[in-house]
Amino acid sequence: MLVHNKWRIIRLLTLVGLSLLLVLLILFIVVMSRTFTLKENLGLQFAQWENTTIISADIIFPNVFSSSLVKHEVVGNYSHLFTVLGTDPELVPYMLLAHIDVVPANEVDGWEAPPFSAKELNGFIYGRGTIDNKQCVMGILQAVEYLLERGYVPRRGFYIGLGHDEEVYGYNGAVNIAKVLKSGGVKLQYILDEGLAVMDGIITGLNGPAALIGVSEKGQATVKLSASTRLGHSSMPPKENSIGILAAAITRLEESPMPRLFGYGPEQSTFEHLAHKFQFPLRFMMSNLWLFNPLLSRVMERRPDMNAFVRTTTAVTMFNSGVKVNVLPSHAEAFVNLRIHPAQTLQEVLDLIKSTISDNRVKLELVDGFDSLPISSYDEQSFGYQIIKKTLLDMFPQVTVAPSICIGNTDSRHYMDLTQDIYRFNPTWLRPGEPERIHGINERMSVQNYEEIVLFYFQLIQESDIRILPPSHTGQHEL
Ligand SMILES: CC/C=C\C/C=C\C/C=C\C/C=C\C/C=C\C/C=C\CCC(=O)N[C@@H](Cc1ccccc1)C(=O)O
Ligand SMILES: [Zn+2]
Ligand SMILES: [Zn+2]
Repeated sequence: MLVHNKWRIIRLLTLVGLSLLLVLLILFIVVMSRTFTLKENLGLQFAQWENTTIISADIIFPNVFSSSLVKHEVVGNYSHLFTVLGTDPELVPYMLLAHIDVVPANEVDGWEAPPFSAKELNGFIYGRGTIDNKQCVMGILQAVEYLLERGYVPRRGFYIGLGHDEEVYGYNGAVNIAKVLKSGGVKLQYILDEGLAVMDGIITGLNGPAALIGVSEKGQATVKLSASTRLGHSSMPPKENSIGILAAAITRLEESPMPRLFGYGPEQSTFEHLAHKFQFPLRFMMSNLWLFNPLLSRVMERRPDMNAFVRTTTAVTMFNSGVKVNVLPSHAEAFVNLRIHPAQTLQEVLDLIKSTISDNRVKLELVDGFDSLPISSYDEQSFGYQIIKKTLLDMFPQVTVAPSICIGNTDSRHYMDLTQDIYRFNPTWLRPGEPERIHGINERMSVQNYEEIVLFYFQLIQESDIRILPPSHTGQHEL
């Protein structure tokens, strides 16, 4: 009996031991498989790092990320807000903006270097975002890094906002950064965001380069057009189907450009500031736009980059329809992106689109839209404008500075409650053929211009420390 019990106990213990071993084995397999997965993931990350050389920002800008003068916050998950303390709390702070996101790029479209390689070719860094808008992201941070490294302590505080979704309207980045500042009761002396640039050889007939500072920006409308017709066999087509109806509507839109409005917005001021740099007879015409507007508009509208200053532009950017070669398309839709001249309102543009299409079968929906932005000050007492102008003239005395209108849209429109003065300008030099690289192929930035951009922000931050502008009679060069 005793022997029998002994064997039962031994059998039971063996069973328990074996079960334990089995559980341990299963645990071991699970842990090891997770470890391998983790290792593989890490391996992948390292491989990506090797290819694209990702280095974290606090390594490149150690002072920015460790200085007691700088507070860094991540906003909306991916955007960045830096608060740089100034020693004089009486001075109203200002803000520098840029964005870290980019539009897509495909090497197969004809890039000379892979669009995400930042490869240097003949003195140019190639890559998507190099002139929209990584040059400003890096330029601003590099300038602050150099200033802190030299022990610089700003008198006037400032903010740096780096949005992550500017190219898709900025609703998570800029909007939330602005909310953070607004909830803290922040008011800003001025904002400098991306925008226009130094035009060198771009404005026909102008002697020397011109730095155009965007004191406003065009409005925008994104309109969805759609048409629906009966689905069916392509062997028995009706006279028209959704594709033809929509295509005809789009043709009407393209063939009826919006009215010429050149001279009825800030462009009047642009040419008043530039007039003395044109040769006769252009100089005379620029100084008398009231008389020569019609003629000048007709010349300017021939070039797409100039046409953008003449009118509300109409661009059909997307068209989708059809599922199979032998099936009649039941639905066609297109997106039209319009950039609204300040002499027109969003509502006027929508009414014009409707009357131009003039077909009730075409449905019109406004996806997003807003009027052109208010005009910021640019007179002799305008702090931000004069600081930007002085910084530019000190660096590039050959440049003529003029107020203008930014033809694209920027994150800065989400900051309108924080300041009256928003300027849209990149210290980027654009020469013939270069505007096409923005959102296009072979976007690039010269190494020399990148150095100038860093220097521009380095100087601008120091210039902004001035308490008040000197009286205007001392002239533009003697702040
Ligand atoms: C009176 C002046 C006469 C002549 C000037 C001649 C030529 C000008 C040539 C080039 C202009 C140079 C630079 C301007 C280019 C781009 C605009 C600047 C910033 C735009 C940034 C941007 O791309 N924003 C997006 C925002 C957006 C995203 C999603 C949907 C809508 C908007 C954009 O505007 O598309
Ligand atoms: Zn941009
Ligand atoms: Zn862009």
